[in-house]
Amino acid sequence: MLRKRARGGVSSQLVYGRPVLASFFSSSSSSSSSSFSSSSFSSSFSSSSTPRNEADEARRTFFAQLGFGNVVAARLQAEKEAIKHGLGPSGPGYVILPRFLSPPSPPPSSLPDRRLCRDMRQEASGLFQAGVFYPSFAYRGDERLEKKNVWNFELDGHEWDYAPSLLMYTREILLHLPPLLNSLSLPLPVPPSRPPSLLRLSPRGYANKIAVSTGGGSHFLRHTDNNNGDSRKVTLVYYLNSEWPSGNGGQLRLYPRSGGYGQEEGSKNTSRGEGTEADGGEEGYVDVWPEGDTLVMFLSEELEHEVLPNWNEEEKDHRWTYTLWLVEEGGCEGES
Ligand SMILES: O=C(O)CCC(=O)C(=O)O
Ligand SMILES: [Fe+2]
Repeated sequence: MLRKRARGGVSSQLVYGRPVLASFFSSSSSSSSSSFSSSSFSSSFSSSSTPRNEADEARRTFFAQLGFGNVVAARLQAEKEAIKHGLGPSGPGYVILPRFLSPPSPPPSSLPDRRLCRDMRQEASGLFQAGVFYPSFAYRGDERLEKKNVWNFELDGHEWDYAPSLLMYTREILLHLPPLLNSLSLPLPVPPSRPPSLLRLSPRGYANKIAVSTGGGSHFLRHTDNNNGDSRKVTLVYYLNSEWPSGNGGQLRLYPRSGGYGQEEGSKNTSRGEGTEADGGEEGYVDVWPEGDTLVMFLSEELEHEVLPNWNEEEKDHRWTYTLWLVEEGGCEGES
């Protein structure tokens, strides 16, 4: 059910940095467990009493033929080593996967490129136009600061009529990524006084946020996503923009842990910096352009990052993201 929120109002659900954790599989309706297999997902489309237009029909056919799930599963499997290095103890704490849901190079110009990403963006922008987004906040201690020109919305997992692609993406990530990360036996940072422990992610719990920045210098100050010991362990920022007009800012700036720069070198949408006085001296960083269909995965507790001010005022150039946070096993309410 779509919850309408007044713009300018305060969300009772997710506010920046303090998400309500959801459980994708258990928080869904009673019919949900069966509707989470791809075949019954497509049949739930056709058996629904809601009238379907051509776009819905085309989307349904597209999912049935192409299989969102296969794309996510195959890509994650192909990137296993890069993920292991990026999030592992000697890696930088992040991994960048451009063209996450698309073939490595763009198709001939007559074919639509980054189609899954564009579907997700369309759904996000439909929700925004429906007025359900709310202003984003940052916290400094207990002080709540409204972020300029940044709006959020949290999916609760029931929005199949409004956001099928976003939910399908969520479902597939949850099906495939926690088991893959758990299989890598990645060590968690623990104080020396505590015994070493490994990253163990829940296959069900997660938090999510659709965010749009509407220009005017909107930005995110340098932070880690989880510095107050909640259960979020891995952040996945997926960019929903199409092209990103350069020169207008909006880069995600990552401050790698010691251990090198990982596999992003040579990637077209990243650039490296040496750091300046203002950035804290000698420190290096990596800038990622928020180009559509790029997935950035990083350790929520460790990886410092910021978003530089962006000035893309035009609606078509607004800065869109869909973020998922994977949580530790047992970290989700109601989970055994
Ligand atoms: O939009 C981005 O690139 C990152 C946003 C971010 O850091 C956050 O939502 O915590
Ligand atoms: Fe963040």
